[in-house]
Amino acid sequence: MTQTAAIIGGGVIGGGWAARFLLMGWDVRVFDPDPDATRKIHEVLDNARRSLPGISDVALPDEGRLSFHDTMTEAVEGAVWIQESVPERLELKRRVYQTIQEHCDPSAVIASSTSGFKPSQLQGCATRPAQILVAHPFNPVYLLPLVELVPSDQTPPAHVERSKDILTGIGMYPLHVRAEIDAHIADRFLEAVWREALWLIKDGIATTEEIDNAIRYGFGLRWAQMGLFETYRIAGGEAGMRHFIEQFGPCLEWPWTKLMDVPTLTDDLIDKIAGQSDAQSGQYTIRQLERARDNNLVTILRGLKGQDYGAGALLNAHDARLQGDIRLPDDLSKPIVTIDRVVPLDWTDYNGHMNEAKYLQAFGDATDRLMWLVGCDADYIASGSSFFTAETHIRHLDEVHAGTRIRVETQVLQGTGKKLHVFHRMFADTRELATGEHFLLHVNLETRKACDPDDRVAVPMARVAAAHADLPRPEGAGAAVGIR
Ligand SMILES: NC(=O)C1=CN([C@@H]2O[C@H](COP(=O)(O)OP(=O)(O)OC[C@H]3O[C@@H](n4cnc5c(N)ncnc54)[C@H](O)[C@@H]3O)[C@@H](O)[C@H]2O)C=CC1
Ligand SMILES: C[N+](C)(C)CC(=O)CC(=O)[O-]
Repeated sequence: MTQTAAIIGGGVIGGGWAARFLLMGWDVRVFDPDPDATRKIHEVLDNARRSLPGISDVALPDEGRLSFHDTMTEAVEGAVWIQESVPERLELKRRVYQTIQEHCDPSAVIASSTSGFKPSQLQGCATRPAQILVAHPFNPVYLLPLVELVPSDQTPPAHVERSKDILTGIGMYPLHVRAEIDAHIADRFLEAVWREALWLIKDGIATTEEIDNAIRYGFGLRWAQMGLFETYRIAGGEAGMRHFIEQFGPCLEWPWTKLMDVPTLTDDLIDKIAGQSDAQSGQYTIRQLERARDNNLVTILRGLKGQDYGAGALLNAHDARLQGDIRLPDDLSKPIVTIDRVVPLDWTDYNGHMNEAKYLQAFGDATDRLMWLVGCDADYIASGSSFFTAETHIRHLDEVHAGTRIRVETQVLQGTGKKLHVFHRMFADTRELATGEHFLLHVNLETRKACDPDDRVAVPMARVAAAHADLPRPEGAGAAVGIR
């Protein structure tokens, strides 16, 4: 059954939560008194629809239903997850929980997006304090997996575990912060970096752009994939972390930081920062900057998926959960669906549509899936045999854009002995986009020579080929390149 999330406060962060829940198949109810909230949420949703589904290599669940409500009461009734993202004012948040708890299900999770308050502060005058915890996300919530999950000592462990399960289910990484502190874990770092940056600007050492360059051309790239400690372990050379500390430990005593000394945000300093920021990025609208950010994040995250590392490994695990068991369908009287996914942002090119190289990637992925289905899986390959592609012919029939859901249907034209001849047809709904015809040879991975597969592959491959032999030969099969 579809579950319901209530989003209380639909600004930058509430909008991001609404988009993530919705695109992961939840129904979403929003309450926000701002008359502009509906427009703003739809704009965040547009960004999310264009970026999030393509991160996944499998289709996401069908989008849930989005509704806007005039009262908090109506929004929270029956909701399983209630995410509060109202402005960062303690008395406002506490008032909001009082109204929520009058009307919500006592078993619902009430989670706050607060950047800095501790859960025990939020629980202050609540009717059922144990129900409230912190789930602090990162902007854009629909793309970044991290959510700091902070319970207080009043929060039952079962409530924490259930919250973790729900957040994992919507593709997030719940980082359980075991002891509550102001600003949790990540905002402590951000605050430290922010303070140093303010000093560098105030003292005229660097501009906003130079500071951003110092991050994005260097350590920001390292942090995105290995974080701080794994990075510094490597920086210690073969002797690792101990040598790193030996070498750089003394800096702690040197004047390398002004952290404890906070610069006052005077009008002059604010003008200086805002002026430099305008000079750096004022030629772009916030929506343009959001899109650039999302394109970059999608590209980085998809790269990390390829390495199965850090956030990429998390996304792969989420895909595997969405995918479920991979097995041959019982009904082999029609072509097999080998790909069902959305075209990611980084698959498009200067012509504004899917680049030709990515058709081969999609068809290659479809072939990999077929190989897997007929028994040529990781274990089989590890045992010393696989398939190599010997010939490929792709026909482009219609264009397709980022964000479109595509499906590849695969017909086996021949599957006997060492020969596997497949014909893939790519569709967007009923529109045929491309075909890919591929001839593969089964090989011994030691000799690198063609050989017959053993029964683990030979039997299922022959079964599919026999069933597909009754299908009409697809239009375009065996075609050569020609001008119509
Ligand atoms: N902006 C950021 O980068 C991040 C913010 N947060 C946290 O998320 C929370 C919200 O921050 P933003 O989304 O940035 O603020 P925002 O100002 O963009 O949105 C707040 C929304 O709450 C609405 N609101 C005000 N009173 C309300 C009420 N009584 N009931 C329902 N809605 C109400 C406002 O109309 C507004 O749309 C804060 O606790 C903040 O610390 C967390 C992570 C990052
Ligand atoms: C600036 N901030 C404290 C609101 C930042 C966050 O809370 C997290 C983020 O998205 O950077």
